[in-house]
Amino acid sequence: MTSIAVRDLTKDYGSVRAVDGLTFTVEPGRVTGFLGPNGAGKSTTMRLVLGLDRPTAGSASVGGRPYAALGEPLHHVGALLDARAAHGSRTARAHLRALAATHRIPDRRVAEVLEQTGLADVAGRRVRTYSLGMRQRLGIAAALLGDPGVLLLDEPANGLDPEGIIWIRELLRRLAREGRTVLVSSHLMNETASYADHLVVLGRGRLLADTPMKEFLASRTHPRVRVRSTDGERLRGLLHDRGFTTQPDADDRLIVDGARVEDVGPLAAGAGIAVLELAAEEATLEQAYLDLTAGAVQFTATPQEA
Ligand SMILES: Nc1ncnc2c1ncn2[C@@H]1O[C@H](COP(=O)(O)OP(=O)(O)OP(=O)(O)O)[C@@H](O)[C@H]1O
Repeated sequence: MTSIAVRDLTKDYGSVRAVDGLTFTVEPGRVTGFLGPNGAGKSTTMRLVLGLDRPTAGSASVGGRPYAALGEPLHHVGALLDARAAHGSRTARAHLRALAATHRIPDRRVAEVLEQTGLADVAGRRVRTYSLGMRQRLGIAAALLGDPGVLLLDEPANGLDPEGIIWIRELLRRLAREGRTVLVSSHLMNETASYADHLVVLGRGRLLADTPMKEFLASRTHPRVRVRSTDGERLRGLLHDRGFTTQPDADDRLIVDGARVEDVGPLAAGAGIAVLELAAEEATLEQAYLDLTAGAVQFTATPQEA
């Protein structure tokens, strides 16, 4: 199957180094989440892979060939970069038919992707009357049109309603299950956690991580448990004696840092304290991501005095 290979890729815009010596491979059969702070170089990398910009140095290829060398590229690579790209005065159906005609794709396929993206009922409307979420769906329809083995989607959930967010999550997972190569950039950490198997993280144009999601979470977060008992004060003292730090939450529970449920349950039982609730706190992608990118954030808001 087809993978995306980025090798020593660098892109300068004047004095701005948008991408800085990047090397990574996006493998088929899984969804790769493409993360990084604003301005980290994600869109630039995607544009370089798609041959929309020329690298200053290095290379990007799809299935071992540069994008420009792929005959009828829509059959190989589907991309959503900017949902505003469609011509506003055309209907969605006409837009997709025009794209399809360049690749000898039958109108039947246009009808299929309109159905698949939930646009069938509004396909006769001019694109300029579309909402952001509808345009986004149209961009995804265009990406799927040629039934490509590789998909690059820049923030596909942008503007989608809750039903649309569930739909895109399931679509991405299915595309990966079918053996396709799926690279998806996003700033939505909960969303990315729900579909990505693998992560590539950029900061200031450089590669910060290229790792399976599970390993990323395990290496960047530490265990925490939440416990509610009949004698919170005494349990707290016992936990402190064992070297754990605790903080109370708003509902009379203790949050115990660095502890597993196996540390807390037996300790409470041994002291005769009844445990009313005991649960491991799930490590979140947001925590792990913020921890990794803390030094690579370029644009930080300054809190204003009220
Ligand atoms: N056409 C261009 N001309 C000049 N500078 C550019 C151009 N495109 C991107 N840049 C700069 O390159 C850097 C990387 O931008 P890019 O859009 O790739 O980041 P990103 O990770 O996609 O960010 P975001 O999450 O905000 O979409 C930024 O500093 C940006 O200002």
